Amino acid sequence: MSLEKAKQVAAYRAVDEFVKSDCVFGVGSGSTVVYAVQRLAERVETENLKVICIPTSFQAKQLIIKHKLTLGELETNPVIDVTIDGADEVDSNMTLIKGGGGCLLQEKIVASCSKKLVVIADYTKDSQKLGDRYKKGIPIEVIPMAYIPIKNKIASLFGGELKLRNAIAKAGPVVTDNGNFILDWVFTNQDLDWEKVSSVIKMIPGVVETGLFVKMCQKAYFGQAEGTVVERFV
Ligand SMILES: O=C(CO)[C@H](O)[C@H](O)COP(=O)(O)O
Repeated sequence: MSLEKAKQVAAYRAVDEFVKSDCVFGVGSGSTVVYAVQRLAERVETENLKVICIPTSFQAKQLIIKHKLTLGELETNPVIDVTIDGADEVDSNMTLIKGGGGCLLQEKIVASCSKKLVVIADYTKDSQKLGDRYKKGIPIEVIPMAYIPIKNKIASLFGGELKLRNAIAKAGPVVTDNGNFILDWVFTNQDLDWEKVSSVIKMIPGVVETGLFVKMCQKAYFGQAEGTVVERFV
């Protein structure tokens, strides 16, 4: 079974277990979420569910529009019942690395407004300690003018290496949906207190958000190679 199938089974299971009629639903970003929105659209059609969808990125908004789902926003729906989102890595404490797709800021805002954050992922994202599986580092969204001082400060505080994320089909850096840059922090110490680290990094002027999601996620679904789904919860 392919990795895509593993993403799909996790996404379908999460949507089937968490989405109910008359709910406000946070739509995460990334390739696994595509399957969640597909499943949601099927259920809205067949079961006539009433669901308002709050996007976490430009991509999520486009998915909502494409599937003719009801688009909402935090101004009118500041409380979300459940958000289903992908992750780059989930450790044994349910601490997440997010932002591999560059959408961490809006993802964290929407997650923080959600009664529940549910992660959907394939088996390659399931790890004991952050850094065991995901080697690209922790994404940190920063104001462009400050990227060099921020890079130097994080390296001197916690070690490791920070790389400005470069675009693929554009010369120069990735620019986020919010007009910022992303530094990917390849850390060397896997035993850091991630809650503390995230707060310290956020205090550096120019840092907008970190891709560390600590004590935010209640449940994770990992699609397996053979088509089953492993669940983890707190
Ligand atoms: O955090 C994210 C985007 O900012 C994604 O949820 C994360 O990168 C996982 O994506 P995928 O489902 O494509 O593996």
